[in-house]
Amino acid sequence: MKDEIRAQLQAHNQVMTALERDLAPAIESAVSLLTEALKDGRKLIVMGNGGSAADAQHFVAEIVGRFKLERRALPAIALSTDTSILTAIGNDYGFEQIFARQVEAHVRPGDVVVGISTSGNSPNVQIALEAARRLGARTVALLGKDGGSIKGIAELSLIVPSNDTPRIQEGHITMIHIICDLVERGLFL
Ligand SMILES: O=C(CO)[C@@H](O)[C@H](O)[C@H](O)[C@H](O)COP(=O)(O)O
Ligand SMILES: [Zn+2]
Repeated sequence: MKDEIRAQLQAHNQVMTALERDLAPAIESAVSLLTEALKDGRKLIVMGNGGSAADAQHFVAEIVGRFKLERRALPAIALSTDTSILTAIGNDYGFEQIFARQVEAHVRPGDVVVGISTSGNSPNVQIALEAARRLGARTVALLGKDGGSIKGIAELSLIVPSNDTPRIQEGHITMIHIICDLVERGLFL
């Protein structure tokens, strides 16, 4: 069992090394995009399924609450938190519409919409990013594997180079923490 544990930790470290080698420019673009939008009074909207729903909520909590600095609250919404909305839209329009309908409700031009999907193939995230673009939002996708069908839909795609969903999620939350840190420092230091 120890060998398996070590193998998984090594796989995690390989993902971190690949992020350091290849993803810094894309992370910097995401930081600039979000910093400028929040400076202009726009908001952040984040969505994903399963573990990525948790990541979406984690991201939004850092922005609305705080990351490390004492500063004013910033506007951000996770689309996975309201069970009444999720069950009503899912029941009446279908699971694929659960995020797109909320995007339609909340997104204004210049807002930043982030979709998180390890496969890059979740239809509800894809349809919502397409709706966000139509509404004039800036769109970012946190993806894995080959980027799936969502790659190319968002204006900026950050693809974790792994085929293993948990390792991809670990890459996503690492990038989210870096983005929160640099956005906060960019706005308030
Ligand atoms: O957390 C995990 C696996 O680590 C799961 O809950 C996982 O997020 C779910 O299977 C999701 O439905 C996968 O969706 P996606 O990342 O491919 O968009
Ligand atoms: Zn998980």
